[in-house]
Amino acid sequence: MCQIVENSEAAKVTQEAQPKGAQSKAAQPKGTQPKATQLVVGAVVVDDLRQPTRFLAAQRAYPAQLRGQWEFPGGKVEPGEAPQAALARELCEELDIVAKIGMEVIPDTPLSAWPLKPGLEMRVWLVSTERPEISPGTSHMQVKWVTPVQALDLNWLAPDLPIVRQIIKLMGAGQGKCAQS
Ligand SMILES: Nc1nc2c([nH]c(=O)n2[C@H]2C[C@H](O)[C@@H](COP(=O)(O)OP(=O)(O)OP(=O)(O)O)O2)c(=O)[nH]1
Repeated sequence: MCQIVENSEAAKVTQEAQPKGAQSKAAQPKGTQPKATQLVVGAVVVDDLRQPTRFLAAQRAYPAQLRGQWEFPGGKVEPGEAPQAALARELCEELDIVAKIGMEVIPDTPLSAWPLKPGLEMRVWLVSTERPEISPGTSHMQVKWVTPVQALDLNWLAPDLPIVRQIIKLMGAGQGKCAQS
């Protein structure tokens, strides 16, 4: 059973990030306000936070239309939940790992999150874990450590492709378009 570890830097960002990304549960009369964007958080679990050479790709088990495609482990932020807390929770639930959260991987565009589809966007962080042997659990058919070249051979969820390219750029350059947590 994993547990959630928060370092002070992560906690700092968590506090800052909450108003930006988390959904508000404030009751609003139906039809009077635009629908809030649902935030998804994803993890690029890397072999080394400072000098990543490989990262973890996860093959979705469900729903049927997404089954077999590759993604970053993670999931939806719950109402009132801080994004990084949500990420740690999802990694604990899905992969039974304790996450050490590093830099955020952000788009080159002015967008603050990666668009997935209308009403859905994702924030992504580099993450490390003490335990490299990671089992897929029930959310994923399999997980595997990939180099940038190997990552390009996988059938990723379409919205993830720009994120994969950004990570590959980051790995190639030894630094990238990241925001310090
Ligand atoms: N986790 C994850 N979801 C992604 C990625 N790329 C992408 O388009 N998505 C989409 C798929 C889903 O429509 C949505 C995330 O849903 P999810 O099923 O992972 O969320 P969850 O674990 O909280 O599950 P649930 O409570 O809705 O069942 O975002 C990705 O890399 N990781």
